[in-house]
Amino acid sequence: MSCKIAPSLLAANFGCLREEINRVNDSEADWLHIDVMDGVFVPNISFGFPVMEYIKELSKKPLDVHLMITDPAKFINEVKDSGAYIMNVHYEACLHLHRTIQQIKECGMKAAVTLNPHTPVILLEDIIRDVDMVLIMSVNPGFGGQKFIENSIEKVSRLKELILRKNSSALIEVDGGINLETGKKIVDAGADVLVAGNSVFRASDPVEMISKLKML
Ligand SMILES: O=C(CO)[C@H](O)[C@H](O)COP(=O)(O)O
Ligand SMILES: [Fe+2]
Repeated sequence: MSCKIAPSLLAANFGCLREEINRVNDSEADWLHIDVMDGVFVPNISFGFPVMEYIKELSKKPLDVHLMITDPAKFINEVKDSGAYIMNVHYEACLHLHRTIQQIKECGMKAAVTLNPHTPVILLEDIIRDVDMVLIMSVNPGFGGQKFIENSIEKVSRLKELILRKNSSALIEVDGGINLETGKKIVDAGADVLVAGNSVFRASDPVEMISKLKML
């Protein structure tokens, strides 16, 4: 079974967002990955809900929304209204993660928890059956185009073991520095979904690159 691919719009040319989204629409991509940053949780600001409303109108792919913001629980309704299919909240940004996950699901979205590179997988032991997906950051969040952190491979293997041991149906998504080489290693370790920004949008043929990543 091939993995799912979620191109990250952060690496797109924002001057021609419609064309960039249409490229993804015409591809074998499964989801469109949307990075929201607040300049507090991460040292960068991307875009917010008005831009997401526009993306929602244009995208034919379900939106995989990665919130790099403090206290994401405050914005569950806004994220839902902006068209999210799945809402990813950072473990490090949630004081009451269990409650937040329940609220996301009650709102009708899939719920995912995201781990920074320094956050160990074992901290998910008591929530792994409640989440639809775990997003492993394979770079420090905040910027596209960074180098893949090799330790993420072992981390994905440990997460896969935890999921099997706990009888969880959570998917494993990996985000940051994914290309054909790092993507292959991470899929072999157990990843189900690959986020790819620069390797897709800076490729000479983004649609072809998505197909190649999907075949890993
Ligand atoms: O969450 C992110 C950054 O914080 C992005 O999704 C990620 O960096 C994707 O970009 P690239 O594939 O170019 O590394
Ligand atoms: Fe992301």
